[in-house]
Amino acid sequence: MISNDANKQLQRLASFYTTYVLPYVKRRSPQTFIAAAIAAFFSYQVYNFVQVPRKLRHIPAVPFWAYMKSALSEEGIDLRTRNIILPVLENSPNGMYLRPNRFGWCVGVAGPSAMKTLLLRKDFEKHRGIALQPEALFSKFLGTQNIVTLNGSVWKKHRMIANPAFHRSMPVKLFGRLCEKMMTQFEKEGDGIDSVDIPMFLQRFTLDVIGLAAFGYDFEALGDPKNAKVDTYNTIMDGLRNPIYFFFPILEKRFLWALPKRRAVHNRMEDMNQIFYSIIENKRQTLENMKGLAEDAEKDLLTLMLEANADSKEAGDRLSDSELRDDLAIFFLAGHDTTSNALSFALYHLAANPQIQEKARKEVIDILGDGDDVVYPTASQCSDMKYVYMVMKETLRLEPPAQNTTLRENKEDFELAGTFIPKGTSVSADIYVMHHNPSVWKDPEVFIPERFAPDGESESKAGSGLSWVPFGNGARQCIGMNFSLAEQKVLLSMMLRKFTWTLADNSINKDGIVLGGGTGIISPKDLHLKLTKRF
Ligand code: HEM
Repeated sequence: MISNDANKQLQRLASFYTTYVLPYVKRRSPQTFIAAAIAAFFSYQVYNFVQVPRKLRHIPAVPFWAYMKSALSEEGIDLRTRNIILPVLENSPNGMYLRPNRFGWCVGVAGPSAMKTLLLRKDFEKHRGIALQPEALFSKFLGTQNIVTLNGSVWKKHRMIANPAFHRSMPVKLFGRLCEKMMTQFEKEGDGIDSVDIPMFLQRFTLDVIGLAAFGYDFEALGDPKNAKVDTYNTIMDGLRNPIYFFFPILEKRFLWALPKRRAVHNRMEDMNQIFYSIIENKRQTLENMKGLAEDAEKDLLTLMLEANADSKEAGDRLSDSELRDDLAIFFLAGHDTTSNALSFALYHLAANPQIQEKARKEVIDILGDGDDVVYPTASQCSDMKYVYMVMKETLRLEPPAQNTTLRENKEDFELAGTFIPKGTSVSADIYVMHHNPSVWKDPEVFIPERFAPDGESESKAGSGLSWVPFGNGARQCIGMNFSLAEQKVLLSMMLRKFTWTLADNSINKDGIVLGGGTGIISPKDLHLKLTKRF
């Protein structure tokens, strides 16, 4: 049975075809007939895509066309949330709603209690999406055997091998060295420190960090941003951000032959794979030559993973080269854009709130001392930066770089915070939406680091579920969280010690941060800052 509404639409579609399309194509050539058949096929696909499945109609849904128009345009998730999603959430007592996704309609979770159940219980597994769409650029880049999308014992194997690498002391010296390099670069490029293109520099900084700290591989993005390695990487990243292919993977599956620009991006995957496999091979060689000579603290993540791999007693517990390659791709994707955007947003909020910037600077100077020398903070000094950490947490609340987690799927019918979720539904933890949900956070649009002080608003919510999840939570929580937090603390403290800053003259962000479009990762649009040296 289909609903009256859906039935009417179906009848209208059928009558349009019999009245207009069929008589027309009967008078035309076979090519016209084929074109009409393709059009009919697509109309049917669109029809199926637009309709909310009957089994999900008890959950409030966003209006399809308004949502898609926003998602496919340059509009940021802030406008989509405010204008389209939050009005729907007003009719949802537990913060759950429906929105379109590349696999059809999915349940978005934006309430603390449902979030806790979704992320902590084992009833929801990662969606098999990536394995279902091997032709997509996304799947070609990440591979189908990576730590983020796998489930069960195979995921455990990946996590066991990667865990030791992420649970040792963080390479803060390397973060400091690259931050110093970035700060000297400000003066050499563009308009100097009067108008610094912050996201562009931070992208280069975090790419060099992830390359060197994770794999001992130097992209040289800070020194030479136009080199071939950076170009290959950036071409693929730009391709991954295109929302058209995100929502319509069928274009890559069936029509890549007719899309020369997209095909050219796909072809660059060969260069990217060459980079990945040469990283693994070189690392193996170096390990062989250095046997036992390197100190643990000096080792990068890949070295530690290769060692853990070699130490695994059972062959079945080890990762193959192609599994290692897929994890490498994830570390790049998950560890580069996310941290660079988190830092851009933190610098923006400090520019927009000079008193908070001053308070954070005072804390840093109390810990690191003051002067025109360059100081790299140690790990223990980083842990003393309580207020800077509150600034970072509030930034991650307002602009969590990952808008949502990867999709989950329930293997059996399930009741999530009182809402029935039929077996096989796609479910997403909608981090951004929950962090801006006024029934979860008071004055959610206002930047207030004190929310994260002891006894602050955040602590008072502990009993009601999970209301702050920029890194996810539970067994699948971000493995790189501490790595990223240390990287952020080093950069923010070094910037605070060396400069004061405001928004650049004529900034488009004077009335609030403007977000870029696209799906997945949240980024700022055209963020330039005016820096002033303190000495
Ligand atoms: C501000 C920075 C970062 C943010 C906001 C972030 C966010 C997230 C989120 C939300 C998840 C959970 C995904 C899910 O449940 O589906 C996740 C998982 C993951 N992240 Fe991050 N991440 C960041 C930095 C990093 C870094 C630096 C790395 C590695 C170098 C990394 C590697 C991973 C990996 C491997 C997973 C999958 C873990 C698993 O499933 O076992 N992330 N991240």
